Amino acid sequence: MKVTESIVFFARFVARTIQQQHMKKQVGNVERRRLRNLLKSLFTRKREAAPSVDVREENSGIMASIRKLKESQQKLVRLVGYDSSLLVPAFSYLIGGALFKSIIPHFYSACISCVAAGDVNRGKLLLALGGLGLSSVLEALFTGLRGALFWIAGSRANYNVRVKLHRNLLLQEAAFFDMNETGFLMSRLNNDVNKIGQVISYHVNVVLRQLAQFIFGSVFLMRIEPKLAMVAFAGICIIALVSMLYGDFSRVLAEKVQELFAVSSALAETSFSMSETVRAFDGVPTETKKYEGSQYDALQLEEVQAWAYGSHKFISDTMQAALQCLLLFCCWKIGRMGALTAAQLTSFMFYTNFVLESSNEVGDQWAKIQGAVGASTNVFDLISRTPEVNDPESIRNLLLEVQGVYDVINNPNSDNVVIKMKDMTVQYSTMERAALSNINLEFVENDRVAIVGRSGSGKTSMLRAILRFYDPTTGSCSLEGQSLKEMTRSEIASKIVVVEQEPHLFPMTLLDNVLYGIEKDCFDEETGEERYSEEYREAVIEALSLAGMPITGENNDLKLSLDTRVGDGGRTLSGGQRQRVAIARALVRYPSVLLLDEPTAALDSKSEKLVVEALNTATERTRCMLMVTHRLGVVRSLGVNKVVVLEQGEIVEMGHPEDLLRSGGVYSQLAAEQGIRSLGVDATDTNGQERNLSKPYL
Ligand SMILES: Nc1ncnc2c1ncn2[C@@H]1O[C@H](COP(=O)(O)OP(=O)(O)OP(=O)(O)O)[C@@H](O)[C@H]1O
Repeated sequence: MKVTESIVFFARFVARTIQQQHMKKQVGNVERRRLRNLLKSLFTRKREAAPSVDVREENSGIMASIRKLKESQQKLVRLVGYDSSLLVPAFSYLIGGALFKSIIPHFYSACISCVAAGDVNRGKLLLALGGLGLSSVLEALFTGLRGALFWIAGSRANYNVRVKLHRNLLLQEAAFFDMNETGFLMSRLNNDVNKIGQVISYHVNVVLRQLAQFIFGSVFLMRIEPKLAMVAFAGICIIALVSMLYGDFSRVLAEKVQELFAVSSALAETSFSMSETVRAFDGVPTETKKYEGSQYDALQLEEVQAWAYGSHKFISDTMQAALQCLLLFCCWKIGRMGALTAAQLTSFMFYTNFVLESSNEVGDQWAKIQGAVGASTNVFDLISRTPEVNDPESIRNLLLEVQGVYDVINNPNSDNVVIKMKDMTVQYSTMERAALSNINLEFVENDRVAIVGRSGSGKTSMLRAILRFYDPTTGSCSLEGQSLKEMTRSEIASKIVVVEQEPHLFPMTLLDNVLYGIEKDCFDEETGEERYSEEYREAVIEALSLAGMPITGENNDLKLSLDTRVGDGGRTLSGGQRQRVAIARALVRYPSVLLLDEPTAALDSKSEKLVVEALNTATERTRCMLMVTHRLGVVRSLGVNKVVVLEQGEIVEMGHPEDLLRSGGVYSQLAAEQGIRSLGVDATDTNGQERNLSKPYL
C-alpha cells in the first residue's frame, strides 16, 4: 500500500513539475514576445516619428547626438542660470587638477627609471619624488575643490529646474491636467530632474576632467614619440566611435525607460489617492497587476540597457587591450632600433595607459550623458510649454484699459452688470459635442442665481468658464465689464471665490487655509519666519465665526484654534466643517462674485442648516452669487431670484424660481421630482425674497 502511495505521489510530482515547466516556458515565450514588441515599438515609433529623408539624415548619427546634446546644454545653461562666480572657479580647478594629474606619470616614470636602473644620483631621485609628491597633493586639492563646486552646480541645477518646472506646470490650463495624470508629472518633477542634476554634478564633471587629462596626456605622448602617438590616437578614435554609437542607443532606451517610470508613477499615485475605493472594491490585485505590468516593462528595458552596457564594455575594453598590445609591440620594435631610451619607453607606456583610461571614461560617461539627455528632453518640453489659457500681456492690458474707458463712456449701465456671457460656446477638446452652446446671459448686482439642469447639462462647465479654467471656444465671458481673457489670474482670484461641494483643504493650519493665496504681511523676529498680522488673524476669527465655526467662546466645541492643523485634505474635519472653512475663506475676501458648486449636496440636514446660514452671510458680502445645484430646496433657502435651466449645454428656461415653478416647464418638473411646489406667492413682490428665506428648506 505504501509503495503504491509513493508511486502515485511520485507520478503526481512528475506530472506537476512537467506542467509547471510547460507553464514557465509559455510565460517565458509571452515575456520574450512582450520584450520583442516593446523594443520593436520603441524603434518603429522612432522611425514613424522620423520625417523626410533629409531631416532624418540630419537627425541620425553622431553629429545629431552632438547637436542634441548642444541644444540641451544651451537650454540647461539658460535654465539653471549659473553665473561666473561658480563656473569660473569650477572649470579652473578642473583644468588645474587635470594638469597635475597628467604630470604625475612623468615623475612616476622618472622615479621608476631611477629605481630600475639603480641610479646612484640621489638628487635626481629626490627631485623626481618631490615632483611626484607635490603634483599629487595639488591634484588632490584641485580635485576636492572641483568635486565640491560641481556638486553645488548639480544641486543648483536641480533646484532651478525643479522650481521652474513646478511653476510652469501650475500655470498650465485645466485641459492640460485632463490629459496628464498627477503621478506622471510627479515623475517628471522628481526622477527626470534628478537625472539632470546628476549629469552636471557627476557625468559632465567627469567627462570634462577626463577630456582635459586626455589633452594634457596627448601632449606628453606627442613630445615623447609623435609617430607612435598617432597610432594610439587612431585606435582611440575607433574606440570613441563605438562609444558614441552606444551612447545614441542608450539615449533612446533611457527616454523610453523614463516614460515607463512616469506611467508607473501615475498608476501608483492614482491607487494611493483612491486607496479607500481600492480597498472597498478589493481592487488591490487589479492595481498591483497594473503597477507590476508597467514596472515590468521598465525592468525589461533596463535589462536591455544593462546588456547593452556589458556588450559595449566588452567591445571597448577588448579594443583597448588590443591597442595596448599593438603599442607595446611597436615600443619593443622602436626600442630594439635604439630610437627610444628605456626611460622614454616607460614614460610612453604610462601616458598611453593614462590617455586610454581617459578616453575610455569619456566614452562611458558620454553614454550616461546621452541617457540623461533623453530624460531631460521631456522636462525641457514641459518647462517651455506655453499654457493655452494665460494672463494677457501688458500691452494688451493697456489696450484693454482704453477699451474699458470707451465701454464706460458708451455704455454707462455696464457698471451694474457683474457677469456677462455673449454667444459663449465651451467645447472640450476630447468631446465632439459642445458642453455649452451659444450662451447669452447677464447677471447684475444683487443677483442670486441658481444654475440647474440634469446631469451632464453643462452646469459645472459654466462655473469653470466663469473661473476661466477653460476659455470659451467662441464668444466671450466678462466680469464687471472686462473680458476674462484680458484679466490676469490674480485679478480673477481677487474678484471670484468658489465654494466647492467637497472643499479640499491644505495640510496646514486653519489660519493658513482661510487666508490661502494671501501673502503673509509680518515677520516674526523670534522664529525668523513670515506670519500674518493681528488684523488678519482677527478677520479670520470673525470669518470663521460668521461661517458657523467659532473658534473662541463657549461654542468652540472642538477646541479649535487658528493654529490647529487640519491634516491632509482637511481629513481631521467633517464634511460640514470643511465646507464652513471654505465659506470663511470666501468671507474674508469680500469677493464680487461668490460661486457655489453643489454647496450642500454632501451634508446632513443639521449641517446643511448651518452651512446655508453661513452662505447667506457670505452672499451678503458679495455683489452677485451663482450656485450650481441639483438640490432645489436650497434655491429657496438661499433666496435665489434667478434660475437658469440648462439642457444639453443650452438654456431652456430662465426666470424667477416661483415663476418657473408655476410655469410647468423643466424646472417645475425637476422640483416636483424632489417634492417641491410653488409657494403661491407673487414672485415679482420685492419682499418675496425675505419671506421665502424664513421658510423651511423643502
Ligand atoms: N474635463 C472635461 N473634459 C472633457 N469633457 C468634459 C469635461 N468635463 C465635462 N465634460 C463633458 O461636458 C459635458 C457637461 O459636463 P458638466 O460637468 O458641465 O455637466 P454638469 O451639468 O455639471 O453635470 P453634473 O450635474 O453631473 O455634475 C458632459 O458631457 C461631460 O462629459
